[in-house]
Amino acid sequence: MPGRLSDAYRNHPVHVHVHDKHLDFNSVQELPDSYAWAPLDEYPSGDSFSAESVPVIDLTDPNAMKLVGHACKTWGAFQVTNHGIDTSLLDDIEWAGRSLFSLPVQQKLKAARSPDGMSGYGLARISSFFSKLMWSEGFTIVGSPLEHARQLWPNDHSKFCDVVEEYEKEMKTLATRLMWLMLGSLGISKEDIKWAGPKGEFKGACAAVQLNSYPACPDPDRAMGLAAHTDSTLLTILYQNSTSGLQVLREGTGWVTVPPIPGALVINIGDLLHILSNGSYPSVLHRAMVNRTKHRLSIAYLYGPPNSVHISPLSKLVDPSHPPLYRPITWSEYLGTKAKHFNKALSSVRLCAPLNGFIDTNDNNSVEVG
Ligand SMILES: C=C1C[C@]23C[C@@]1(O)CC[C@H]2[C@@]12CCC[C@@](C)(C(=O)O1)[C@H]2[C@@H]3C(=O)O
Ligand SMILES: O=C(O)CCC(=O)C(=O)O
Ligand SMILES: [Fe+2]
Repeated sequence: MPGRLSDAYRNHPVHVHVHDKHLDFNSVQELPDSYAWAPLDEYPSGDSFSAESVPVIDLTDPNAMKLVGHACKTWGAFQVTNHGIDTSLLDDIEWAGRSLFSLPVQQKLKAARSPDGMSGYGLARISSFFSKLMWSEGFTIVGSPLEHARQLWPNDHSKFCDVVEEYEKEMKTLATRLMWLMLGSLGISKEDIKWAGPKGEFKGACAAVQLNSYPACPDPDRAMGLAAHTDSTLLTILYQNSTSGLQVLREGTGWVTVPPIPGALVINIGDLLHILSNGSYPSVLHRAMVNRTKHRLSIAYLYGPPNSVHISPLSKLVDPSHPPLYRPITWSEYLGTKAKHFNKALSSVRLCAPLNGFIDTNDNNSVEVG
């Protein structure tokens, strides 16, 4: 019997002492030292001298599959328009995020994520790898939001729950469509992936919704919203409000900002699709910066395989000149590995040494744990 996805952290609890460390961001006039990161110069900011930006793909374009494949290979990320998600649902999920984060800290802490749990309110899981704190707060939802929503709003949680459930349903449909665009452009079809099911609907796929809040920050150049990481997913669908902050790392260029486009969604490749594609698609390193005057909100839909499935390089993508680069692993097992090794998790499941170097970040400000 495969365990539940939410059991992933049972052996890797994260002890960020949320009660001691949690800050009422709105009451702070000056950046506390515990939030002041060393100069962030490990990669240059590509923004000032690069005309390059993450591709924007209209999903109704007859060439969409080819464009998606090219974006996945070269960037590991892209934005989509005409994706079929109503603007009103995006407004509603933004409303849900705002309602939650504008609650008093003590109220939010009633739904705090437990050290070995997956869902609830708290600091980013990856906080434990850094000596400095991130200027953000998050709320993770896996499946039904009811239990935590009741703790936050004992008598008034039904609209929040309805919106989140509708969002999960619509995102699941979009994620399935994106999976086939991404896989199709590698020459993979339904017959090549047993766990996709006869209709290719990826029945039993697991997902988490992550609401991220980045309050306005008195010293944004020294603060970090969410430190550089790759997602452990197959793919992630990100909605960002009108305040920019998301950056992706482009080899040879540096950090490139992904500008918010009204109604568009950002898609990025996660570690498990990198494994499935036998290294063809890079899982992109990304981070979130903060703003001096504007509050930023983002909602990530983190999409992965069913619990029982071992992800390994697709056999169609393996031959004598392309040996399998990774050993099989379930999502839950991989989340445990990530909780232990963070940005070294992918190399820890790798079978062959990379040919020409591999971005393996262990930046300044990070600490070794485990
Ligand atoms: C399913 C998951 C992926 C995630 C950890 C989580 O259990 C739920 C939140 C996800 C998130 C969002 C912010 C960045 C990230 C690295 C983190 O700390 O929590 C990702 C995790 C991931 O993709 O590894
Ligand atoms: O807020 C953002 O733009 C990035 C969020 C993110 O990377 C995540 O939730 O995994
Ligand atoms: Fe992410």
